[in-house]
Amino acid sequence: MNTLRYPSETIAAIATAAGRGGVGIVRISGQNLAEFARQLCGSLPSPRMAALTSFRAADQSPIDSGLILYFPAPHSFTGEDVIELHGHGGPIVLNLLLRRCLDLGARLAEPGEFTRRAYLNGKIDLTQAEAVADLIDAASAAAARSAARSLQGEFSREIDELLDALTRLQALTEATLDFPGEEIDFLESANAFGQLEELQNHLDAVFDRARQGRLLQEGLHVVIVGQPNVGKSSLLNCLIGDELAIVTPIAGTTRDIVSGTLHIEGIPLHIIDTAGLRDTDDEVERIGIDRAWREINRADAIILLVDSRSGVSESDRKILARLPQQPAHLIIHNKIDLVEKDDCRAERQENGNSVSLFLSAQTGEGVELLRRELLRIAGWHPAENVFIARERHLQALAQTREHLAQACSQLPQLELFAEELRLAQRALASITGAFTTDDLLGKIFSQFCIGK
Ligand SMILES: Nc1nc2c(c(=O)[nH]1)N(C=O)[C@@H](CNc1ccc(C(=O)N[C@@H](CCC(=O)O)C(=O)O)cc1)CN2
Ligand SMILES: Nc1nc2c(ncn2[C@@H]2O[C@H](COP(=O)(O)OP(=O)(O)OP(=O)(O)O)[C@@H](O)[C@H]2O)c(=O)[nH]1
Ligand SMILES: [Mg+2]
Repeated sequence: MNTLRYPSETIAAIATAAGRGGVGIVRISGQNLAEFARQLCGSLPSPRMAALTSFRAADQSPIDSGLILYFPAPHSFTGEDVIELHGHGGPIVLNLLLRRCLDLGARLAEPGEFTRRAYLNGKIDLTQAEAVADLIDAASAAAARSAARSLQGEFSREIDELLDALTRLQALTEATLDFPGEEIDFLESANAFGQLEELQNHLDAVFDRARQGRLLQEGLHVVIVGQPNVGKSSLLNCLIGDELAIVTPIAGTTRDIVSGTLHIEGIPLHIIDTAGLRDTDDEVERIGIDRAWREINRADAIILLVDSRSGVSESDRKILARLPQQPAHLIIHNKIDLVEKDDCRAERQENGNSVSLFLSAQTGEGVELLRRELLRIAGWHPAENVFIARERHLQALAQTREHLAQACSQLPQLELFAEELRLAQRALASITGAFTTDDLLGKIFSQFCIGK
């Protein structure tokens, strides 16, 4: 891995977004590019110097006049020879340019293939490749900033530092294994335990930053459940600020799942409205209720909505009893505009795994508190140094943490201690790309857009 893999097929794709734009780019990476340039416009320009030229069809008729850029290997995005054709940004003209490249022998690039080659040629590591996709997909400025931080290698550097520390500890352990009988003294004199503790603290800090990054990228799935007519759809509409779901005084209005996304401090909150939960003979409504339970079981947070006029009723308790223990529950008392001010318009209440809040989806009173509460549940704390991360990274960090904890508990059995350190190292290294399977690479790069 991470060695230049020549010869590789020449690939081409439109690198700019579909549709009309001022300028559009066709990118070619691979070999034999001098011949491509000769056929397309006469000759290769000087390396990394934009040259104005005329792109020509096979019969020499002009396709477009534009700029050509040549990046000789290995100093290019992919690490291979790269040519960029900067034409006018119309879909027909760009497709003509692309077709011409394919006729000259290039193959259409698969989604993510340019970035995949950059990774395979050691230009970027796996977290940086993922950051490229995350930067393009970023739904908020905060997410874009943290993806840019990962792209510039900040996340990778932290992982590499952790790997260095882990390797030092491993070396120490291996050396100690050569002195049977004196293990503990040896480890103590080298402060192995201190090193391990420091490593664990550093890992925790990285985990926290990565968790914030995953939140920024993937957001929080919040499902609203409750009996019919308590105002679930009204709450969704109120949070999103749009009439997404149908609201009527008729119980059983919502059948299908309705969802929308709002951003708070850059965090995407995916709010999911569901069919009111009740026993019903109506086939359609029953299917809707099944869907509601499916959403409940994969949510990051659950809002149980109740009518403040009745409070948490017997039927609500039945729903509560069926909810999974994790994730956190919010019990929201809606329609406070319909009750006397001092009656049950209480403050936020906390009770074990659940928090109660009081609001009106109709007037909006109390909804700001709910937004804050959702951020709190998400575990978001505004920080400047977040780097983008994915579930995959968090799992690997969690595994590393687990193996380090195991390592501690194995002492003084040094062989077992060493084995746990090796497993920790493996988990950690999978983040930036050592020890990755082709399956994983396929999965990561296939999620890119074409031309990237
Ligand atoms: N026209 C154009 N704009 C683009 C890209 C591109 O491929 N083409 N990029 C595509 O994502 C991004 C920029 N990323 C790039 C990353 C590396 C290299 C590159 O040539 N690297 C060489 C030389 C480095 C240097 O000059 O310092 C290298 O790494 O060796 C180019 C673009 C965004 N803008
Ligand atoms: N006064 C008042 N009425 C509300 C409030 N929230 C919702 N309503 C009304 O309650 C009725 C039911 O609202 P919906 O949002 O459709 O309730 P739902 O929980 O989605 O109902 P189903 O989809 O049938 O399960 C509508 O007439 C809403 O206008 C509120 O905060 N105050
Ligand atoms: Mg509804």
